[in-house]
Amino acid sequence: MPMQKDLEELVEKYRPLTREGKTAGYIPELEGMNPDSLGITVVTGDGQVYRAGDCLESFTLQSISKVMTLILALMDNGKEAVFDKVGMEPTGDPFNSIYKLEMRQPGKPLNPMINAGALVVSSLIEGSTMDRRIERVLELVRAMADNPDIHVNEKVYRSEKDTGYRNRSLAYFLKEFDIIDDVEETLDLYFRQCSISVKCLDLARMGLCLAQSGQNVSGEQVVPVRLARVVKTFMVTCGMYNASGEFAIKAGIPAKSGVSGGIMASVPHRMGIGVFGPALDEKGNSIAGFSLLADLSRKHHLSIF
Ligand SMILES: NC(=O)CC[C@H](N)C(=O)O
Repeated sequence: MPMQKDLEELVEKYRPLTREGKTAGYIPELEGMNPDSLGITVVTGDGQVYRAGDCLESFTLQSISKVMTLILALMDNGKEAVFDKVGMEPTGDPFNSIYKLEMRQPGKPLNPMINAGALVVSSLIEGSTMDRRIERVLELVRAMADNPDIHVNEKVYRSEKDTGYRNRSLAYFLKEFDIIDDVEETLDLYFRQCSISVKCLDLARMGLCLAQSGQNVSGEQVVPVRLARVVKTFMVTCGMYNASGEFAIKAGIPAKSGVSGGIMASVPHRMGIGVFGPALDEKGNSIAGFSLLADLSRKHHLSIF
């Protein structure tokens, strides 16, 4: 089946679905994105690139950054120290829920893909200054995407820093339980990592890097093999928030979404996929991106199951 033609048809098929979603209203800079946008880029292991729709637009990583910070935290501290502070289980709750923290079930965030868990992970990233710490996250993102021109979008960062009330509450809960230490610094790093600006091609290449067990498109081993496996597993169980089970059944591809409407998908040994569609469903996933990926997976037999 010709990939290029399929991608073009799928973008046209699912673009009307964008009208049933909404951009992320709680971050002012994201609310203003064009809700009709929908784009996709696929990069295969043998170097083919296919694109369709609005794939040249820039957008921020948001929760997709949780994958990269988890890799770094594991590289810096090892599995035991990281998973002593954050669990490995899906929650079934929204990504920004405070409920299980308040109920102290089990007293530490359930996994690194929800906001509470990602805050813990960010607090574990090493570096003598804030600039050095965010630079290390950027270096990993650039290496995985093989693109040295990736930067933080300062406007989105400011916007989220000024309004991130829920994240601030989560961070103070974690501080009360001694799971993180410096609240404001942790939040600052978290808001910056969420504001890293990319395009669909970058997401596709990062997805391919994980699909190739940590090797980027230039063949460099930029993520240790065992950590590529760990994060792909989290992408399956928790990558699409509390729709991860449904996505596993409908698409069956390790994937991570963000509230900017990006989805990074990784088809082991075959391809990386980057999707952008900022109109979100009620769980915070790109409404059209979700269905488009499920359809593409059916057509091209991409499910890992
Ligand atoms: N799901 C997301 O993409 C959430 C990221 C966003 N920056 C937040 O913390 O709310």
